[in-house]
Amino acid sequence: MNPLEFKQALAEHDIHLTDQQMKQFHDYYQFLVQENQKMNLTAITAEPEVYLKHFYDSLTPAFYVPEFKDAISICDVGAGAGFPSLPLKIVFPQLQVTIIDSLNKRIKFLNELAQKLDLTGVSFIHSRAEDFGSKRSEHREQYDMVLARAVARLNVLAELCLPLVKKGGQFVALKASHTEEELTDAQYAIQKLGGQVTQDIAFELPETGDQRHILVITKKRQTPKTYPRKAGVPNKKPLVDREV
Ligand SMILES: C[S@@+](CC[C@H](N)C(=O)[O-])C[C@H]1O[C@@H](n2cnc3c(N)ncnc32)[C@H](O)[C@@H]1O
Repeated sequence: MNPLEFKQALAEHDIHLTDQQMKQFHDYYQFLVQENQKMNLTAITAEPEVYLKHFYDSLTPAFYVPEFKDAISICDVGAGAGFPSLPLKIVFPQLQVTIIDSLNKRIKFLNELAQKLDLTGVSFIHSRAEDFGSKRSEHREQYDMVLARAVARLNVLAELCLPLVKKGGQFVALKASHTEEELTDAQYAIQKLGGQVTQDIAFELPETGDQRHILVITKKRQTPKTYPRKAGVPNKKPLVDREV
């Protein structure tokens, strides 16, 4: 998918990019491949692949998750090179975005990238998500929507992300492969953390037909203060891989 095809594909979802937004994606791509030579940011570097598998893929919650249009504050857990939150921020500049990653060099890259692209209203946090959402954290239960793409299995992700979601908000997991087994493994954790799976959206990427899933977990109740556990603390009552 070249940049023009990207623009046309978004128009099919009623998203009409301005020249300035097209330039922001162009500059994003250039800076990503440049910095990727110095640090490990992505295995995908060819321009058409980056536009399809990073940029377009990151925007899919805006196409398929109805609650996305009402979200004001979003948090991206384990953003890596900025996916999915920075493509979303370019397209929806009014979003308040918080990005968390446990690797400082990626946070530094993202900070520089945001300056290059003139993005405002983005906070970059170098932290492990389990500390960021800990029981004394001011960030707990603060976000309309928490997103994560390619970070961990769903049972682990639920424990990292659900404490950050406001009651009534959503945790959105972007997954490549089939999620039925993952979902079964994660049901106990999701329920314990105050969530409920409200949508399991399956679709294919254009051109390649690659399978994608978006799981939407709505926060129905507050997460108990006991979650998430501190990193490294042995699980007395594991949520992970526990039978439902
Ligand atoms: C495979 S990369 C995926 C990056 C990006 N979301 C994407 O889709 O391309 C996973 C990222 O999650 C970060 N990460 C892993 N565990 C984390 C945790 N517990 N808290 C915060 N970041 C974490 C890693 O540093 C890495 O940048």
